[in-house]
Amino acid sequence: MNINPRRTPLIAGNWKMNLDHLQAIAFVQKLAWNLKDAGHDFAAVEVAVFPPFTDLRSVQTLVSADKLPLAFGAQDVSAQDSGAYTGEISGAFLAQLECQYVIIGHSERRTLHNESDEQVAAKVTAALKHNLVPLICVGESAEDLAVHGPSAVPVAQLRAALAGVTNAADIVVAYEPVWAIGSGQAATPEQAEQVAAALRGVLADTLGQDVADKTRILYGGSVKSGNIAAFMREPNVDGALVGGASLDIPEFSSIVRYQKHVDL
Ligand SMILES: O=C(CO)COP(=O)(O)O
Repeated sequence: MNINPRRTPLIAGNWKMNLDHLQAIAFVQKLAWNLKDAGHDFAAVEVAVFPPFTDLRSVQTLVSADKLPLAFGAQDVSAQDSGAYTGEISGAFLAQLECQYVIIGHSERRTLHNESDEQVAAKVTAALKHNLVPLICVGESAEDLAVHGPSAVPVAQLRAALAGVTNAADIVVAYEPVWAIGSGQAATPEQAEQVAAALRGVLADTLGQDVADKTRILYGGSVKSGNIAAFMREPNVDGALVGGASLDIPEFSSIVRYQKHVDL
């Protein structure tokens, strides 16, 4: 079992465009109860949810009022702080809603909204400016995989995303091969480990060995309760960024409690 005292495992649920603010309240309450009833140690494995923007205030109010041991964050952030940017969401506003994390550079932003490496880098800088932990997503397409192998594109994407970062207080990286997202065809743990190790090398080159050693690198792309334990056995994989399965409370709870699947 991969237990690195400097890197608390993180299981994150990216809800994407699902659950309105009322559904979010019920979901978060049930998820917290489910995990508490199962005796989950939230200090041993951190749990974070990433609702749509419209749900964040409701999630914040519930988490705060009930002192739920769940982290939460947004699925994107503007590179700007304020002004004439219709539809954008400022990192300052997310910080006011007590968001701890923000997903940046998800492949659905890169492909569906033509988000460039430069835009991703600017968003990372904005997140850090507002004391949000950027969860930087990188991953190759099926074409990239065929031509360049698994690591080349994620490594280049992470290097570009960190262009404006000097001494990151805390970042998280998520390796999400585009071809594995929503396909039911996850990467192998060996591939995830290969790429995660290469990404940790980029962190060491760019931000120093200390940051590299403490930065959590997640795998995402068709993570399920049946495959999470194998990913978590890999030394450079520190958690998962879960999409579809994060919307099913028993399934997501089982993913969070992956250690029960593993012979410690
Ligand atoms: O995009 C993802 C998480 O950000 C992964 O989605 P799936 O878990 O549905 O493949």
